[in-house]
Amino acid sequence: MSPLLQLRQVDKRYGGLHVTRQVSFRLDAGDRLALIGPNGAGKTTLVHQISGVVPSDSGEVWLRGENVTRLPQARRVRHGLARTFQITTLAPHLPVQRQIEMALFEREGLSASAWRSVDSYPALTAEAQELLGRFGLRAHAATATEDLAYGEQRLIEMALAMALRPKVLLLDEPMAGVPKGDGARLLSALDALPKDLGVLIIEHDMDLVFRFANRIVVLCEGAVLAEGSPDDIRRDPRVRAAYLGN
Ligand SMILES: Nc1ncnc2c1ncn2[C@@H]1O[C@H](COP(=O)(O)OP(=O)(O)OP(=O)(O)O)[C@@H](O)[C@H]1O
Repeated sequence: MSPLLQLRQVDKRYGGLHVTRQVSFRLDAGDRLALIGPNGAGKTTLVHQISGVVPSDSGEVWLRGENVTRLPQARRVRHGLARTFQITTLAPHLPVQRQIEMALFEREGLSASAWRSVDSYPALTAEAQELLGRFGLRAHAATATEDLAYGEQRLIEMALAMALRPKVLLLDEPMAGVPKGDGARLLSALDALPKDLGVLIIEHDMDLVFRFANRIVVLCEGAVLAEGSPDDIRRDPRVRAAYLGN
């Protein structure tokens, strides 16, 4: 079976800076793949290359058997790829449920003007409420996003990505800036993601990485330093020297 996502020798330079170097790996249905590495290793750039925010200089990105290397972001989303962003990009004044409904409208190709009569699409309203429930946000349906705690805003980002019904979900540092006390809710949301979804996560919180991932790719100076199971990676002397420490 073809992988859900496959990178083949993907490369990116910014001027003289070689940011990602011949990166190859695959992601299959049900995978929980963590991309880890020191600051500036190229992790976010690589996720941008996968999602189409940044074009690759060379190499290929394949999504569910199709070469999407030259396709724009929106086409990749339609092909089953969704992502959350490291920086919260939510419309702050909108009530939470409206945000989700907006994402559902976009997925269904409904126009912005139709959105004014959002209440005449009961199936989408019901789906939005189901998503809110799944992420433990139902009590906040009518709350403006800006009034929620940061950890809850990260949950909305995840719900928005899942509203697109992706096959592959890219999570860019879901724990960044989340106070320790709110971490448990995010962890259980991660655990509750559909089992057959392929998840690629960038995360600096190693407790989360080693608890969540079934495979880990270590990026160092733009290149893959190591790839393997969490146990392989924990024991790998090169990874310990470059990133994990002793
Ligand atoms: N648009 C850009 N123009 C020039 N250089 C860039 C650009 N984006 C990233 N870089 C550089 O590329 C390198 C890799 O950055 P990137 O953000 O991908 O690393 P990262 O592994 O995600 O780091 P962190 O863990 O700190 O988020 C860095 O040296 C960064 O300064």
